[in-house]
Amino acid sequence: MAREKVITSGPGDEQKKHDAALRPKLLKEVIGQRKVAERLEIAVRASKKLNEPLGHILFDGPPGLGKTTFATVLPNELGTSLQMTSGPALAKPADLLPFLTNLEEGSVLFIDEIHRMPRVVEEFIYPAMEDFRIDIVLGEGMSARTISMTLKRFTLIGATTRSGMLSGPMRDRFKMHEHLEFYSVDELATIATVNAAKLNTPITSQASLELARRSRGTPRVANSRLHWTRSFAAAQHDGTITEEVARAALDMAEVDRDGLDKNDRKYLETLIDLYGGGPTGVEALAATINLASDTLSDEIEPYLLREQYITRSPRGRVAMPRAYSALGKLPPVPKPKPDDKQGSLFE
Ligand SMILES: Nc1ncnc2c1ncn2[C@@H]1O[C@H](COP(=O)(O)OP(=O)(O)OP(=O)(O)O)[C@@H](O)[C@H]1O
Ligand SMILES: [Mg+2]
Repeated sequence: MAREKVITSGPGDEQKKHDAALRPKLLKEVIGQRKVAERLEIAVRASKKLNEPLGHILFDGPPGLGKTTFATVLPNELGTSLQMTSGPALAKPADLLPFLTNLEEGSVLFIDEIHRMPRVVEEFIYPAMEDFRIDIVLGEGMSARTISMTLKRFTLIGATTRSGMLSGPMRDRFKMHEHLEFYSVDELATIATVNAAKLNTPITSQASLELARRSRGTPRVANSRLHWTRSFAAAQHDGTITEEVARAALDMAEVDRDGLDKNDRKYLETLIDLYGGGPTGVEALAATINLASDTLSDEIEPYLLREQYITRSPRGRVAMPRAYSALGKLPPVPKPKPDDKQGSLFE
């Protein structure tokens, strides 16, 4: 039986409500990702001036960095409608038909987790992306015939946490590829301040910075830390989020001073204590922690890699000195290996 996918920073039902309430509506409200936003602004302006639909766009990057946000902002900017679906919901070509036939001229079709779309659906969508047409096969065997149907000119927006899993032909059919990066502390602090105002919650600038430092470079994490801190401030204090309140709230949520949460620490502890700091494969780690390996590689590892808690080698994941100090441990003294042809620095 497949192991249940535990989402650490991904959206649950409650989180989805929060996401929707706090999601920027226009490009100018999007904080950070300036280069991406500027390129999109130009593409939108061109599309309006040339009276052509926006070229297909692929967004990739770890969860919670704003892929869905950009996909929902663009139709607002273009003044067109948006339809949303996701790769796993499209089991067969017929599942795409209602979306394709509902298209309006210039409207946006957003396919989330597009890397999980089956190959038959992918092949079905190619002519739709290239020539705004689909080929439908009617009948079977000798009497089968293909009819071609013309579609309204539309924009496909795809989002993926795994652009490497997308086939080459699919990737090539997107005109723009935008990779979303982790956010700086200052950008996350702005997000915390803006969203606290949306939630009618007073927050000090020091508190916003504290939340930002402890949000794994991720707006969705910043939002959920803000929600928790807001509840904590209302229940235990007078409702204002000060730096002290933010610290106490995050300590209580077991988010450490670097922003690592329980799953991050579990990961690092397992890698260090059980596997001697690695190298070890992600499957082995996943089995020991009892999380799906996708959860590890999509949600936990990108931040740990970016912040150099771990590194990837051909033989697996390796703990870096920062991982040891995060857990209050001393890194091992490197020992020369007998088969180490390059010799040791200590010889
Ligand atoms: N650039 C941004 N400025 C302000 N808020 C943002 C930004 N990016 C994301 N957010 C906030 O973070 C939340 C999560 O972002 P979003 O749902 O777009 O992430 P995602 O990349 O689609 O994640 P997933 O891979 O899990 O689908 C949004 O609801 C929004 O409130
Ligand atoms: Mg999303």
